[in-house]
Amino acid sequence: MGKNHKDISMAVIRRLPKYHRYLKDLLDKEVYRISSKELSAMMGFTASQIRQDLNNFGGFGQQGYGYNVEELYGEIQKILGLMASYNTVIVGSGNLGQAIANYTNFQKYGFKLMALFDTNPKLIGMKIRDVPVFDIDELQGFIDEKQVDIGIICTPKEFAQDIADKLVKSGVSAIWNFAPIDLKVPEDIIIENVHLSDSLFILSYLLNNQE
Ligand SMILES: NC(=O)c1ccc[n+]([C@@H]2O[C@H](COP(=O)([O-])OP(=O)(O)OC[C@H]3O[C@@H](n4cnc5c(N)ncnc54)[C@H](O)[C@@H]3O)[C@@H](O)[C@H]2O)c1
Repeated sequence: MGKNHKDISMAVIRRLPKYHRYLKDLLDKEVYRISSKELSAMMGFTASQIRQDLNNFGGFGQQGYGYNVEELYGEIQKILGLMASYNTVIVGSGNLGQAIANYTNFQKYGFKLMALFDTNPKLIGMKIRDVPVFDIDELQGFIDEKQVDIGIICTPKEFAQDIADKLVKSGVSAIWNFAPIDLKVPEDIIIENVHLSDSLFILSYLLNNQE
């Protein structure tokens, strides 16, 4: 038996999307069984790390057999909450907001984009992949009516805290924030920041500090 999900460390959880991705690739290639050594060679984690990580999720590994890819993939999907479905909205319908709206893969994992919002009259009334762009003034009523779970912030950083406050007040449970600012939200609101420039600057550091 695996651990209670609440007892699994965040460090392990942060590695799960990578397992999920590799296991999905294996299933697509019709590979149904894999050893921790083979997974290790593919993923760049040590075999012992993989065994430790996956031991959190019950008896999917068997001595001499390896892992049942399908079962493990299913369990990781469950733990990541990817069996559920979520209503989402994007606030800020510029370059990034539209790029996210146009990326159809999120929908496959249950993230349904219900609407985009903006202040720019040129964007309001448009549709991005059949999803309407509404005036920001309609945000609260819309979230309330459609039971939106996740707000995605793609506005310039100056407006991001105000948008976060509005999203929280309207009743979203989680915020996916792309603005380069650390937002303050109540403790019961889940927030995940994607600071693309942080990642780019690490790349720059590594580029400039090569052996
Ligand atoms: N585009 C990228 O690749 C990228 C990369 C890293 C970070 N970001 C961050 O993502 C955010 C969006 O970037 P972008 O390139 O899409 O900018 P953008 O200027 O193309 O789009 C921002 C949109 O937000 C709208 N907006 C402004 N104030 C608003 C408000 N109060 N309510 C609703 N909408 C409002 C604007 O009208 C505009 O359409 C920025 O914070 C940026 O720093 C973007």
